[in-house]
Amino acid sequence: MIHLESFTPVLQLLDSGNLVIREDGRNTTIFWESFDFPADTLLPDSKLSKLGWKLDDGMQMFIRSWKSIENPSEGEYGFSLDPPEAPQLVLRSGSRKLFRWGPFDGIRFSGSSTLTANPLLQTMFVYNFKELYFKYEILDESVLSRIVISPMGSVQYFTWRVNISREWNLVVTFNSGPCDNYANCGNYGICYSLSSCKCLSGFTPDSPRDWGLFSYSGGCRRKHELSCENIKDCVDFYYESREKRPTIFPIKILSIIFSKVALASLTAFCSEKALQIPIRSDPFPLPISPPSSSTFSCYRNLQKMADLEAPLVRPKRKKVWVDYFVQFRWIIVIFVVLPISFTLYFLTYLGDVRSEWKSYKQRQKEHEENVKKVQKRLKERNPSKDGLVCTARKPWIAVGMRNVDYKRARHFEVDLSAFRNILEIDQERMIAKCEPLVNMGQITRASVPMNLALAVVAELDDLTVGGLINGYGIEGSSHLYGLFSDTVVAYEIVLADGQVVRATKDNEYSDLFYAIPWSQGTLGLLMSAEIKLIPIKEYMKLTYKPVRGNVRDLAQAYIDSFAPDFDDENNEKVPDFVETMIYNPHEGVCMTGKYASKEEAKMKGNKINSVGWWFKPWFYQHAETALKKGEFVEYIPTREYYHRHTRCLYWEGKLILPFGDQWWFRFLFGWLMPPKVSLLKATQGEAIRNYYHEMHVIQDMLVPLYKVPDALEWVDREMEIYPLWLCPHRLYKLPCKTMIYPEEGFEQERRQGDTSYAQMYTDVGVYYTPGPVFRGEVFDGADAVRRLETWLIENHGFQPQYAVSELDEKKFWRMFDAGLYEKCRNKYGAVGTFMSVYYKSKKGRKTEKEVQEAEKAQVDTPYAEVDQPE
Ligand SMILES: NC(=O)C1=CN([C@@H]2O[C@H](COP(=O)(O)OP(=O)(O)OC[C@H]3O[C@@H](n4cnc5c(N)ncnc54)[C@H](OP(=O)(O)O)[C@@H]3O)[C@@H](O)[C@H]2O)C=CC1
Ligand SMILES: C=C(/C=C/[C@@H](C)[C@H]1CC[C@H]2C3=CC=C4C[C@@H](O)CC[C@]4(C)[C@H]3CC[C@]12C)C(C)C
Repeated sequence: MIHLESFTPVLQLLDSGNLVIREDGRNTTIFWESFDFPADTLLPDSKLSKLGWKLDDGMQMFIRSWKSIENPSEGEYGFSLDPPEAPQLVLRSGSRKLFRWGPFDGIRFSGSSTLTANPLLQTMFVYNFKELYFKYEILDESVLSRIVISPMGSVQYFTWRVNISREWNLVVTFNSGPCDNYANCGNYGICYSLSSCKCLSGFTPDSPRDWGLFSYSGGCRRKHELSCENIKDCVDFYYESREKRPTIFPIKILSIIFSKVALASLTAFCSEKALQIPIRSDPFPLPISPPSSSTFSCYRNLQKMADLEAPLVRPKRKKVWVDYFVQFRWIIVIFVVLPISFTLYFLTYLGDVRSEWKSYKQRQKEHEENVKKVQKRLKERNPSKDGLVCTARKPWIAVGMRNVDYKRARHFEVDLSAFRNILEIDQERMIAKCEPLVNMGQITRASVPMNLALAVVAELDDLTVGGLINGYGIEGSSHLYGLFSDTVVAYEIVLADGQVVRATKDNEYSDLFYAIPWSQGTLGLLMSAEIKLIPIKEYMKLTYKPVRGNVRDLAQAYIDSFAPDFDDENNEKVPDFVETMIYNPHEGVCMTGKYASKEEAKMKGNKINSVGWWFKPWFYQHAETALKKGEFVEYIPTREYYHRHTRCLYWEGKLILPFGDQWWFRFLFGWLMPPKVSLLKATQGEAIRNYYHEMHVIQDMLVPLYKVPDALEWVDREMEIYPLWLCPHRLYKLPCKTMIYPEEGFEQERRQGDTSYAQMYTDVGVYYTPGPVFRGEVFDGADAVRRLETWLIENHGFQPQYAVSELDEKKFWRMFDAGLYEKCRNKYGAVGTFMSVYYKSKKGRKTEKEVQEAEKAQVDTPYAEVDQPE
């Protein structure tokens, strides 16, 4: 209390610039200070200006705009932190709320893409018993900064770079996004963009009609009323950094944060390790930076609890003997698979060397003789007695996951095992002519020393040219060149009647040329392919960039890492190679590569990393280190880079050999790696095979680039599989509609990554044990795959057919277009000779009866019955 009779006020300008009123003669109590009234500017030093509340007297500290640029008296707009129980930054005109950033959820201001931490700017929310305020800090001392509210109501962030600009530069205007508009999506609505709101999970639009008319302000209501018996029911938490949290947020997150009682209940139901959110009752500053992944998993659980439709906890599953078999499979792998693998790799290598010793002429001569044998073999077939035709390659030798039951039922085999030579590397035409069993390891061994490579080199050494063309092939360069089959300029095919034809995009067989990819060898037998070569350099300069946020942020970071704006082809920033690995729902590493010469790589200060050496860490784990050490760049010998995922089969190797990544194993036995996929398949038996179908997922989702955020969300919700592999690929608009094709009218949308002639897609590689299986819960793999396939159909996505499919025939032909394929099957006599592509993809042992039905169906052209997409 001030005793006025003894109080002599003094107005003093302190060295700090603070104008204060204090008692004369004493230096202690300050009764008024100008820093509490920061006019229109918020400075990074919170001693100078604050946005928030003094808790003892309820005083609010805010900034207010000037009347006009020349007139510093109080203007129309105020920028403040509102109110202490649900702090969000609000811009007001008079008493009307115009924009908001928040609410603050204990971690950051939800929904703000600008008000988030970055390496230079750290935004913070400070709470102690005296004050509650927002502050920001600049971590680089050479940068001065200020946040200003302009007379027109823009909240602007300026910097002054001491040694560079010497003037104030406007860096960002915070109230630029439509989601910042106050109550844009109403209660319980999440804002994505001006024209897109979503309800929180567990909620539904209050007026579907209004929402249908893009008027979202009515918000959402609960689908089911909650009983607030326990905290689980009361807590609806939806943590998304880019999405704007609802205006009325259904929990008092702050009361939870600040209430020890609630905290105790919350802690009890979040598993011990999941809940380490910065909830403390003592005074603490909460940095607005990405929380740990364990925090998020707690949040995610909370969010799931809100969704009453989804069962929160799946029932536990009892372990059965096959679980132990899978767990201890490494014993067979170490003592049987690895030694035989190594021997086989060595023998294959000798075979390749032998092939290389032969001249191209000799190889071509042998090729022609072998083609004649194939023609003869086809002519030997008695259609009324023999089964339908497929290659004699044993199902377990092929890399794919599908059951290949058609090779276990009656069929007519054609042996193509002699077709394993590179017939020519034509440096003038920049074409490699390869037989179908040439594999990726073999082709890179031959071409890379010439500074040449196939435009798309699939990563696993054992993948074959024939399989990648007739099936599906992709690599980190596919954002430039498309899929493996898109890089082929000519096919040599033996048709059903034994005729050999050369199909190119502009000869009489152009329809066949376009129909071959994805046809799984059901139009004819591929004898050779002429494939595009590109010039390369000795090293790949690879940048590893860690990214953080929610799955949508990660997806956007991936998109931004490589995708130029529509048709911006000369964009220097487009890398030669692109790949992103998502390690958990909140962290990923985006990798971009550029070819580099050996001179560049060996320049002083550059780091060369030969990732191919047997003792080196597995590539996916090496990339993950970027999450700890931050962005880094290194040079990898190009061939080693191409095959970076071979040694650990992406990350599948971790399950097969759990200690294979330990340093002692790598040094002692790493040279025996990788186990050959074919030998793993040969030794897995029916039980492990079924286990992989039921308790594991190996699937690729090919989705339009702009749908990657949705796809990641879907996988996270339905499967909880990590790491995920993201690899972009062009999907060309061809002169005719092939089995897979871009979305109609995509060019008009002018989306990031698209061009007028190709839509950018992404392979979301989903390989690993799903979260529920790790937790010992029930998981229905077949059902999950069925839902994945349905999701793909609904989102114009595609599923490569090397994987297990649960689609029925009708749905199969909804995913893929049958038009050209059907036409070619009839035109080139494949019907009744080759199996149908659906028949090959379908799981389930084929009985003789099924085979006969399938043969009959060949004649009846099954896709004719396919109904139109709904
Ligand atoms: N990075 C990537 O792109 C990766 C791709 N994969 C997948 O692996 C598969 C490739 O495995 P791979 O073992 O090489 O191939 P496969 O032996 O599995 O062959 C795949 C399909 O192509 C057909 N085919 C192969 N050669 C010929 C030919 N000469 N003439 C006609 N048809 C032929 C096969 O027919 P048939 O059944 O009659 O033998 C089969 O339907 C790809 O389809 C791909 O989806 C896997 C990992 C990575
Ligand atoms: C499609 C891509 C990559 C896919 C790989 C991750 C998988 C391709 C084939 C997969 C496997 C085949 C057979 C197996 C035997 C089983 O007993 C264990 C699992 C596995 C080794 C399995 C592992 C994953 C694959 C190698 C591209 C596009 C990235």
